[in-house]
Amino acid sequence: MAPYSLFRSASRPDIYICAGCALKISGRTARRCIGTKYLAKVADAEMRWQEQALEIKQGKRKSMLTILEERGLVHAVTGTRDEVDRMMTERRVGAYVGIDPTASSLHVGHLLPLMSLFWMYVHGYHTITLVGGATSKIGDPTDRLTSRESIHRKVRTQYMINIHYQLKKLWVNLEAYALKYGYRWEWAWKRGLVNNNAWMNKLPLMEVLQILGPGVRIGPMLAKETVKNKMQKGDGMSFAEFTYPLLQAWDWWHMYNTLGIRMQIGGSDQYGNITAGMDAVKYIAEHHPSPAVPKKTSDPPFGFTVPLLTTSSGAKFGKSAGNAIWLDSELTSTFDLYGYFLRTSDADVGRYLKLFTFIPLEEIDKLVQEHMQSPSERKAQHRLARDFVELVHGREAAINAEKQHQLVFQSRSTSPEKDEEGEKDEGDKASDLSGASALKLEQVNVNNRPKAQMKLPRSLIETKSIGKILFAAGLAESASDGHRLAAKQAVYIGGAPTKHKMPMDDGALSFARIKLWKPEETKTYLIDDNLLILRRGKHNIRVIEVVDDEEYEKSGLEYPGKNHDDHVKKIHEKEAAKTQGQEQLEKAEEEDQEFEEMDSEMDETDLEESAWSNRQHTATEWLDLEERMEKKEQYKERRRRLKEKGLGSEEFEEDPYEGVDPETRVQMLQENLKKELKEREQKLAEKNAPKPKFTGHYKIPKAHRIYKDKTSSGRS
Ligand SMILES: Nc1ncnc2c1ncn2[C@@H]1O[C@H](COP(=O)(O)OP(=O)(O)OP(=O)(O)O)[C@@H](O)[C@H]1O
Ligand SMILES: N[C@@H](Cc1ccc(O)cc1)C(=O)O
Repeated sequence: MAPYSLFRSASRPDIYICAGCALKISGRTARRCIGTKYLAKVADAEMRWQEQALEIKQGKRKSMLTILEERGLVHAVTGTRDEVDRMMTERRVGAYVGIDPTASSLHVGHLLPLMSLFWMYVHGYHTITLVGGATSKIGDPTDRLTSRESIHRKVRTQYMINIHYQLKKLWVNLEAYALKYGYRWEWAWKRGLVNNNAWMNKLPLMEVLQILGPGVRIGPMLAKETVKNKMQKGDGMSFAEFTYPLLQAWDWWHMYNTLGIRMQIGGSDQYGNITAGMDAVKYIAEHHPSPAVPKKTSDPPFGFTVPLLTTSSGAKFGKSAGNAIWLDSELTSTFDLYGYFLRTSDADVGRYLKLFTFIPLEEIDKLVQEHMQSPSERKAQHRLARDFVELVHGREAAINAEKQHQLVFQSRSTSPEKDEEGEKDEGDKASDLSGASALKLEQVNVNNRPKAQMKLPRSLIETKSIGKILFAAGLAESASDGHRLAAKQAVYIGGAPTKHKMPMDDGALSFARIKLWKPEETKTYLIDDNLLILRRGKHNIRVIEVVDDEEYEKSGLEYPGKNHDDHVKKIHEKEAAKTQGQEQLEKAEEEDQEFEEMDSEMDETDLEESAWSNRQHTATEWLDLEERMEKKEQYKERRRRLKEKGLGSEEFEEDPYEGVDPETRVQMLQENLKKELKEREQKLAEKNAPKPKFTGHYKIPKAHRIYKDKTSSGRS
């Protein structure tokens, strides 16, 4: 019972007031109160339960066990059926389902024991889902020939968190889903989520050996099929694996004792563990050394198993079998989950509707009848898929998944396309979507178009081969397999490119066969420039949102072949950098040489001749010089940048005109030249050398010849 907190009275410190019923309680030791309101509610709920039990006994109502049996959820009960029926009818018993977090997600198979628990919850029972944080460290050896591979602690924690939150989500969705079928939450319904780490991690071995140990007989344990098979046909059995059923039994005992959990539900493979647990609980209850624990089990533990969900070949659907359909939308998209149920065979659809939905039996019968009249519509399968996705991922996700499927698989009436290479998906074989492959979609727009189910980077779609894209989309086993499929035209692409190879708009969507085309062809099929639809077979569809490379990188997503692409990209980048660097270096060296030549030409210029040229040079010539200075400036800048990158090596001389604009620089240069000229003239005068007479036949220095060519006036 849930006790209420007490508040100390403001006026009387020795009096406490109950937060639940406002009862005044005196005494310093009082800290909690089971309020009268609460007690009244309990009594009321109990009275209603007894009334209900009477109605069941009188045949006016179906018992819980009958409801579960009618839905096909009971495979085997412990003890006799009637005894279990009576216990479930007379008492609002507590029941639990345990799941070991040995994978990152729940799968469709888990829904079977969980559905039984959900049914019990909406009928007022106390229900617990247990995450086997502790038991997963050992791993249940049931029905296995080889031991489970040990999972790294970090990974196991991740799995545990995922499963915990998935179960939470399931419980929340369940309440909304149940309400749709008229099961409104009542105060007495109770649900809980526990983790056996909570009690196992601090459990002393001595306590288990002392309390449970004497009651466990080795003989029957060794005689168990799982133990015999693993020892004789498998890889042997460790002590830890051998004790697994005892750990599971301890869970039950712990919850029996603390939460009043009398029932355990599991898949049919769990029958042995459940009966071993029952024996253990009974034994401990009767022999527990503590006087606080009841010496007799007036409320004996019991349980039942649900049928195993199997593949058409009879293999259990699950983690170990490697064929799981996950409840995590990252692993199995809502679209694919819907698709999985949509492909349910006609023979199974009625059974699955009973197992996985809350749809009333009469309605299921009607649905199945309607389906039989027009099987191609797959009305029953759509309803099954929709309800399942709604329960697992919520109503909105179910509506979207349904809409996407209707869009993609709408007009099934046109002539069937020959399936490529005669290949069909697993699900295709089971289903009868005959003639469903023309897949013509009309008036798809941004609002009603299928939601993107995966993301791929733009550079991949726009520059890589179609084989690589098919591989990246998970439609081919490798890039070369993708090429092979494209060469055979065995895969499809949504839409058709516009005439001018511009991205198409999303006005209409149909499927075209992919050919072994050039990389740039693929982008012409982009819808609204960011959506690409690829299909292999009837059902293996990929709705790809094309995102910018940067966004893709940031998202941390991966696609098959990405590592290889990244590797190649890095090599290319390195090579490009090298080539670019080399080119720049070579160019710089060339320019370097050119400037050296120019500089030396300039140096060669005799100042005396400059004296003449100073007089003779036209403005145009100076502009030419300005151009050359500018070029030199650019060259120096480039060298500086290269040097920063570690490519250049030589130091530059300090530029006396650093930071000066070209025009001023030219003026300064002119002045300097004039100054130098004057100095030189002075020097010459000092030498008393006779002044050279201008004869008109002066040799034009090399550096100045270029001016001549460029000037109209020339120097003649
Ligand atoms: N395909 C299935 N059909 C019915 N019940 C299932 C199915 N798969 C799992 N269960 C049940 O779900 C509960 C939790 O199973 P758990 O995750 O611990 O193991 P598992 O999925 O069977 O994994 P593994 O395949 O690794 O043994 C068990 O009661 C188990 O019997
Ligand atoms: N042994 C169960 C999981 C489980 C774990 C702990 C329990 O208390 C109950 C069930 C399985 O592997 O399917």
